[in-house]
Amino acid sequence: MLTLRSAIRFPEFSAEVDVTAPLSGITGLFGPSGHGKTTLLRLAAGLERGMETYVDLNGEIWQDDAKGIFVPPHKRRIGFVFQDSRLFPHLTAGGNLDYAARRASPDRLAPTREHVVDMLDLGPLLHRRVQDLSGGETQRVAIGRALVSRPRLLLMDEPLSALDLRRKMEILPYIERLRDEMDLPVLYVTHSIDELSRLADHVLLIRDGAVAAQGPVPEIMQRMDLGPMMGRFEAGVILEGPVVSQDPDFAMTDLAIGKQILRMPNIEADPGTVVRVRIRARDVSIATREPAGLSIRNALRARISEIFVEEGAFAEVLMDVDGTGLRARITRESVSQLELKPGMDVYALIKSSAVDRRLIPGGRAGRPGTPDI
Ligand SMILES: Nc1ncnc2c1ncn2[C@@H]1O[C@H](COP(=O)(O)OP(=O)(O)OP(=O)(O)O)[C@@H](O)[C@H]1O
Repeated sequence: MLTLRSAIRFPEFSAEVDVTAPLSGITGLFGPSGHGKTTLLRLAAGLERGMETYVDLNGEIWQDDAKGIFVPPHKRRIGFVFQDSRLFPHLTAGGNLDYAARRASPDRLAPTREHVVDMLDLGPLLHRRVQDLSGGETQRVAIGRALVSRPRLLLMDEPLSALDLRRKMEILPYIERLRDEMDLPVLYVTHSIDELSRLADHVLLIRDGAVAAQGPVPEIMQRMDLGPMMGRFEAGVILEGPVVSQDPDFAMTDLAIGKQILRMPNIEADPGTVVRVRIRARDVSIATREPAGLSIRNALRARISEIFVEEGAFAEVLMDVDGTGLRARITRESVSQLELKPGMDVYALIKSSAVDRRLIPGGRAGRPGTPDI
């Protein structure tokens, strides 16, 4: 566990921070701009002083301003990856790694430089000058450099936000590998629900410098009350289920969601592999009777658990599909005309093409280089 308490006092921003984050896998820090996410990372790293701060990692106190305890940043053994890589421009990619390796924690044996180079496919880049690397390659080297220093905690502050979509897609599988192969807790700041749903195990929703909610990603994404924070248009849920079968003729894959089947474009995963998919509320519609003659492949039996009527034209309907929550964003007019009510049995219609195809086989990543399906 990482415990962090502080009284942030900037001229234009103040907040009482009291955060306890689990230290396993990737913990996403998600929230609107200017609400203190970066400041939380800086507090953890020891880069902010004099704000009545208390930080401990698994009971080891790094900072307790009340008692005058302060472990300096370099002794905390933290790796930092920023939005801009901050690589040393006068060194090659390999030179940047060597620099970090020389400062690696002597009391930690892993990961080795070779492991990092292999995991991030850095071999072909090692002799290249930093300025000759693409944006995605630069970030891969920056991640490598942070890992080679053998940190106990990795802080990533919007590491992909400066990249275009294609480069983001190239680098995401590497971050998934990092999560799966390294026994290293990561705090990951992002504005992107895509990144959150694909990478994070746990999420802290940050609002006004404080944790407005936290929990496993699928659970938080189902919570209707958090809709405004997650962004209505982006609202959705994460479903997890095993691959049941593949249909190579039509390039489709069947996933089990409870006792039902979700049919989606082909995922390269063996039957039994648990995968995670994101379904946006705006891609789900509702029928009160079992539909026929529709091109939509997925009509899951569902029971309405909650209807949240917004101002304006829309409403959000939360449904239960065999114990899993699913959200639909439909018009208020539809709610009224179909006389939708909590407790009602309906069919949730999901277009196969709408199922977010960036997913995590086994709740875990595929190998980098696998096409983005
Ligand atoms: N050193 C500083 N001095 C004064 N104000 C600061 C300082 N650092 C941050 N702030 C202010 O504190 C607030 C929170 O900033 P912070 O960068 O932590 O937010 P954020 O949630 O990470 O934002 P974004 O998502 O846009 O990066 C902002 O209003 C910012 O201007």
